[in-house]
Amino acid sequence: MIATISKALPGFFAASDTPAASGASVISGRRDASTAGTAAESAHSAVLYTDGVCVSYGDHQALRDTSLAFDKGSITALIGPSGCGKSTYLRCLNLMNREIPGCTIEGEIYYRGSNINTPDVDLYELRRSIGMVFQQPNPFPKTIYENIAFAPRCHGERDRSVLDQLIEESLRGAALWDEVKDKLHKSALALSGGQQQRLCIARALALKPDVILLDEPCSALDPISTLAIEELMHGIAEGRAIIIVTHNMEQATRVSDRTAFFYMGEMIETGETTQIFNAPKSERLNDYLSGRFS
Ligand SMILES: Nc1ncnc2c1ncn2[C@@H]1O[C@H](COP(=O)(O)OP(=O)(O)OP(=O)(O)O)[C@@H](O)[C@H]1O
Repeated sequence: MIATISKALPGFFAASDTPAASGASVISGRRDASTAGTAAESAHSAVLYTDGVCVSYGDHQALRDTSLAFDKGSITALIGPSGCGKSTYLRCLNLMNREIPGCTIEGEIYYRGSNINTPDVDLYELRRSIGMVFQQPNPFPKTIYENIAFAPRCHGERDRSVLDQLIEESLRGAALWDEVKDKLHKSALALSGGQQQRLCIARALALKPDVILLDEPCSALDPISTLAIEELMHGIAEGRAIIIVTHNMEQATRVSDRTAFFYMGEMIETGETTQIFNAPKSERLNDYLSGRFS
C-alpha cells in the first residue's frame, strides 16, 4: 500500500510513510516562529498544502496569509463565524474562486508537489483530482446511473462494464447502493435530499479524487441524513484528504481529526480536533467555542 502510494506520487511521501503521521494528518499552523518547523515538515507529507494564500474580491480582502497542509487519510474541519473566509479558502483549493469575476488568489497552492496557482494549470484535470460537494445537493436532471457516469465518460471512459462497476463502487462508497440498486435508471431528482447529497458524494468518488472538499454538506439535511453522511466520511477518507467546512461544532468533533479555526479572514489556530475543542490556545477560539460570538 505504502509503496503503491509513493509510486503514484513520485517525490512525495504518503501520510502513512512518515513517522509523525500515525493515523491523524499533519497540518501546518500559521508561519510564525513557533510553527515554522512544523509547516516545513507538514508540507513534505501533504498531498495538498497552501503557503501564504490571500484572496480578494475586488478590493475586499477576504482571506490573509493562510498556510495549511492536508494529508491523505485525514479529515480536516474548517470552523469559524460567518463571513470569516472558510468557504473562500475551501474554494481556493481547487481554484473554484477563479470562476468568480473580480476574485484574485495570491500565494502558493501545492498539489502533488506543484504549485497549481498558475495561469496555465489544467482546471479540468485539477477538479477531477480535487472534487467538491456543495451545501445544496445538486444532482443533474438525469438518472442516478447517468449522474455518476457523466464525468468518467467526459474523461474518456466508454466501456459499459467498467462504468457499471464504477457506479456500484461509487454508490457503495457513498453508502447509497442498497437504497438505489434497483432504480439506477430512475431520475435522481426523485431521491430524498439526503440521498441526493450522497449521490453527489458518489459522483465525486467516481473520479477517484485525491482530495474531496465539502462545503457545509449537511446544512440542508435532516438529522438522520446528516448522520448518514457523517458515518460515511471515514470510509471516503481512506487514501484521500477530506476537508469540510462546518458550522456544526458537534459535527466537527465527530468527523474530523484536524481542525482549523478562521476569524475575520485569518486562520487563527489549527491542531488536532481534540486539542482545538478541549484546550484552545487562542483567546478568540476560546471565546468562539464558549459561544461569546457566533
Ligand atoms: N462571491 C463573492 N463575491 C464577493 N465577496 C464575497 C464572495 N464570496 C464571499 N465574499 C466575501 O468574502 C468574505 C468571506 O466569505 P466566506 O463565504 O468565505 O465566509 P465563510 O466563513 O465561509 O462564511 P459562511 O460561514 O457564512 O458561509 C465575506 O466578507 C464575504 O462577503
